[in-house]
Amino acid sequence: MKLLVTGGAGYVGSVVASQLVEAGHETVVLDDLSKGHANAVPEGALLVEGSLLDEGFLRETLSGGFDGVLHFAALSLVAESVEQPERYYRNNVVGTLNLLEAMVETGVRRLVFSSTAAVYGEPEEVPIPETAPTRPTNPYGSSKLAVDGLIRDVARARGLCATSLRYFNVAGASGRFGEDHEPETHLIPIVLQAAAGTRESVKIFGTDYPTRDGTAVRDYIHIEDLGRAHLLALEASEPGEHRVYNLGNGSGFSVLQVIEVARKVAGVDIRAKEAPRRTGDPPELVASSDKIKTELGWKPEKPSLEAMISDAWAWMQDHPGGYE
Ligand SMILES: NC(=O)c1ccc[n+]([C@@H]2O[C@H](COP(=O)([O-])OP(=O)(O)OC[C@H]3O[C@@H](n4cnc5c(N)ncnc54)[C@H](O)[C@@H]3O)[C@@H](O)[C@H]2O)c1
Ligand SMILES: O=c1ccn([C@@H]2O[C@H](COP(=O)(O)OP(=O)(O)O[C@H]3O[C@H](CO)[C@@H](O)[C@H](O)[C@H]3O)[C@@H](O)[C@H]2O)c(=O)[nH]1
Repeated sequence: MKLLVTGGAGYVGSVVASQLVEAGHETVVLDDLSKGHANAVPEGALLVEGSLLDEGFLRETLSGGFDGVLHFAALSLVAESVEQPERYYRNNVVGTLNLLEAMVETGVRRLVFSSTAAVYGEPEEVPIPETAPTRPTNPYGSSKLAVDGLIRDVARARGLCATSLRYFNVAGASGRFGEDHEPETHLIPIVLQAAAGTRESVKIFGTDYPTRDGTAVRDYIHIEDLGRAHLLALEASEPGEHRVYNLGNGSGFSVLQVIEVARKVAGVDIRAKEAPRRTGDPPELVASSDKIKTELGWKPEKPSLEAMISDAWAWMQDHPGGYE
């Protein structure tokens, strides 16, 4: 297939773009490089630089006879979304509306979208099924939930074949592709920066949660396992249909457990300091991924937290300056 990967210069998009190239698909990356890195675009994929907010550019890019779009491009920092909600809705919601309109105009039918566990907010039950109530606790999650609804409605009206994948916490690295965010807010890279000595210590946000050790619990999924789900999702849905799948391992690890495993993997001590809870953080987010397992035959091949942290650590050792 000929596929457009929006946000393919970012962490998840670059890994999926490389998996698509490897599977023999003609792959074009669209990215404005606001957060991503030109040299994270895999060999064999073409980079076109521009924004989802530029409608003319989108139409022109999509008019090249594409079979589908994998849509990763978004702003995704929770705290920033609280400070700048307008910017998040514009980039994530208006950007996706532009993309959908350009797809309809140019006859592109298939779409896979990066949704998030953040649409569920504070869950009533864990593991969280797709049928759980959606009550996001921050503008980032609200913008992603709005996009899920937008895609559902446009798919139905225009006969698109669409899937939203709701990722839980993505972790690890894959070959020459890894996580290089500025600023970095994700727990595992922060813990590993503390192990590498590029950060003095890691703050533990909240030690009084109602969890096994008082720290927050998350479901970490290896980026290669997450990536493979996109290739399955691409061909799953029928015209007019919008499918939604959660993607996680189904087991939760606390912040303290992550730090402990990272100490073991890196073989050094990691300084950790207790800090207040981060606003909007739920105590526990663990996925039920039964639906994608049953319907698409997906299953995680690298479920161990140690494997994820080892891969992230190896990537960091090989790329001390990230992609620069
Ligand atoms: N990393 C996670 O743990 C996680 C979890 C749940 C959901 N997600 C979602 O997955 C997707 C990818 O996440 P990531 O961690 O790779 O993020 P990332 O920031 O590394 O990648 C996003 C890419 O999109 C590009 N981009 C942003 N706005 C754009 C625009 N208007 N036009 C063109 N390009 C634009 C950025 O330059 C960047 O390269 C996002 O949609 C995110 O919300 C990520
Ligand atoms: O320096 C840090 C960073 C994080 N945490 C904690 O570690 C956990 C994981 O945090 P983080 O890695 O930032 O991930 P989440 O906040 O769980 O959010 C991620 O996972 C969500 C889905 O679960 C996605 O929607 C988001 O885009 C993605 O950032 C949370 O309890 C944080 O409070 C710390 O204690 N110290």
